[in-house]
Amino acid sequence: MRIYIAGHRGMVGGAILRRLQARKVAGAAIDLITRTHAELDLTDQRQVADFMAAEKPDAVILAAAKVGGIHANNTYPADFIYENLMIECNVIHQAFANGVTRLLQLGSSCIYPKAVPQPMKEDALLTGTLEPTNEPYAIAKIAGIKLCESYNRQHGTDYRSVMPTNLYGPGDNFHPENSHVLPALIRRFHEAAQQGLEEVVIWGSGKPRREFLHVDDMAEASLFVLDLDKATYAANTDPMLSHINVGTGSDVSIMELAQMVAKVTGFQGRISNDPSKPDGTMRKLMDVSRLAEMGWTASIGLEQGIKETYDWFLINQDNFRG
Ligand SMILES: NC(=O)C1=CN([C@@H]2O[C@H](COP(=O)(O)OP(=O)(O)OC[C@H]3O[C@@H](n4cnc5c(N)ncnc54)[C@H](OP(=O)(O)O)[C@@H]3O)[C@@H](O)[C@H]2O)C=CC1
Ligand SMILES: C[C@H]1O[C@H](OP(=O)(O)OP(=O)(O)OC[C@H]2O[C@@H](n3cnc4c(=O)[nH]c(N)nc43)[C@H](O)[C@@H]2O)[C@@H](O)[C@@H](O)C1=O
Repeated sequence: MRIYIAGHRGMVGGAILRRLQARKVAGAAIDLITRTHAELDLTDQRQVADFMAAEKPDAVILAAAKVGGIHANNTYPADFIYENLMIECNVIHQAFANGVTRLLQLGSSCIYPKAVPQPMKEDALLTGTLEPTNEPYAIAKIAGIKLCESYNRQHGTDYRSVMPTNLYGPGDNFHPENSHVLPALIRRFHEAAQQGLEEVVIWGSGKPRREFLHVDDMAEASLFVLDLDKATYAANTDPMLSHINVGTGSDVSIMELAQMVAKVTGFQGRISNDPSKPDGTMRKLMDVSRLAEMGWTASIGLEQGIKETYDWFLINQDNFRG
C-alpha cells in the first residue's frame, strides 16, 4: 500500500510518519510518500494534480495546514481561510481524481460553536455562532469535513475526518507570538527561569479552559481511525455527520496550565495576566465517547506530557531562536 503523508515535517505529520516507518520496519507492506512544502505547495492546484497523477497513492493522510494559536488566527485570518481551503480542495479533489480510495484529514475542535453544552458532541456542529478569533480557520476545517462527506456520498470514496483538541508535544511550534498556548508557555517560563526573572505574564484572564492531547496519542488515534474497516466506520458515524472527536475528555484552566509549566521548568516567580490579550473560547472540551466506543482512548497524561515536551524543547531549543 502506498501512503502519502501530507505535512510530514509538522508536529502531527511527523508523529504519524514515525509510526508508519516503525510499521514498515516491522514488515508492513507499505511505501511512504512525502514531499516538503518547498517541493510541493498544496495550495497550488496544478502542482497537486501533477503530483497525485505521478504518485497515485492508495491512501492519503492530510496533516498539512496553515496552523497557529489565537494571536496568529486573529492576525492573519485571510491566510488561515484561504490556505486551508485550498489545501483541502486540492488534496481531496486530486485524491478522488486519481483513484485514492482512503483518506484521513485532520480538522480541529474549533469547528464547534463558542457556546454549546460541554463536553461538545459531534452533533453540535453548525448549531451556533463560531468563536471570532478563529472563525476563518474553523470555516475552512468545517469545509474539509463537508468535502469528504460530499465525495463519499457522490463518488463512494472512503474519506474520513478526525477533530483533534489542542495538541502539543515534540515538533511543536514554539514561536513566541504565533504558537499555541502550551509551547508558548514552555518557552516563556523556561527563559524566565534561566534569566532569574520574578514574573511571567500570560495572555488573557487565565480563566479559559483547554483540553490538551499529546501528539503521540493523536498519531495513534489517526492511524486507528484510518485502519478501521469501512463497515465499522460507517456503523459509528453518519454520512452527513462523519467526523470523530479526538481528545482526553478532561481540561484545565490556562492558569492551572501555567502553574504546571512553572513547576516543570523550575520557575518560582509570580504569574500575572495581560487582559489586553484575547481569551478566545472560554471552554471547548470535547465529548470523546464516539471514538471510545470504537475502541480508542488517550493514554498520555498532561503532567507527564509537559515534562516530555520540555525535555524535547531543551534538546532542540537552538532551533527556536528569534
Ligand atoms: N497543533 C494543534 O494544536 C492542532 C492541530 N490541528 C490540526 O492538525 C494538523 C497538523 O497540525 P500541526 O502538526 O500542529 O501543524 P504544523 O504547523 O506543525 O504542521 C503543518 C505542516 O503543513 C505544512 N504546510 C503548511 N502549508 C503548506 C502548503 N501550502 N503546502 C505544503 N505543506 C504545507 C507545513 O510545512 P511548512 O512548515 O514547511 O510550511 C507543516 O509541515 C492540521 O490540520 C491542524 O489544523 C488541529 C487541532 C489542534
Ligand atoms: C487548537 C486551537 O488553537 C487555537 O485556539 P486556542 O485554543 O484559543 O489557542 P491558543 O492555544 O493560542 O490559546 C488558548 C488560550 O491560552 C491563552 N494564552 C495565555 N498565554 C498565551 C500565550 O503566551 N500564547 C498563546 N497562544 N495563548 C496564550 C489565550 O489567551 C487563550 O485563552 C486556534 O488555532 C484554534 O483554531 C484551534 O484549533
